[in-house]
Amino acid sequence: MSNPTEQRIKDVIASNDIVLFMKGMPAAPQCGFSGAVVQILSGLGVPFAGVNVLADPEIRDGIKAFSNWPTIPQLYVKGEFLGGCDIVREMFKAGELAALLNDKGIAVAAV
Ligand SMILES: N[C@@H](CCC(=O)N[C@@H](CS)C(=O)NCC(=O)O)C(=O)O
Ligand code: FES
Repeated sequence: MSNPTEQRIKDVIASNDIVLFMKGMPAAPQCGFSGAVVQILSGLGVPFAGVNVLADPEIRDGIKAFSNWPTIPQLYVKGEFLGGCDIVREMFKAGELAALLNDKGIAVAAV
């Protein structure tokens, strides 16, 4: 895949340390799976860019192909695809998400 949609995906991932491809915006998620990841990131106190795939069908399809992952939400940290809601939840519970963010130089709020 090398097309304008892929380029837009690459640009947003390159321009933001944390990007959440989600349904709705962070202030108003439109699906519980996306909302759960927003809650986790907000709880960790890290800034992130939310990309609303419901507003952009090309990104909704394109991000699935780009990540080779069939569902939304999708979380990227410093260009690395972490996974969807289940993976993020498990990593958070295990303390692995905070550790990964710290490893990548992203300060996490004390919990
Ligand atoms: N188990 C998934 C839950 C997410 C999920 O099932 N997403 C569905 C419903 S929101 C999805 O993206 N379907 C394809 C689509 O709506 O484009 C995860 O860990 O992220
Ligand atoms: S929009 Fe229905 S499960 Fe996400």
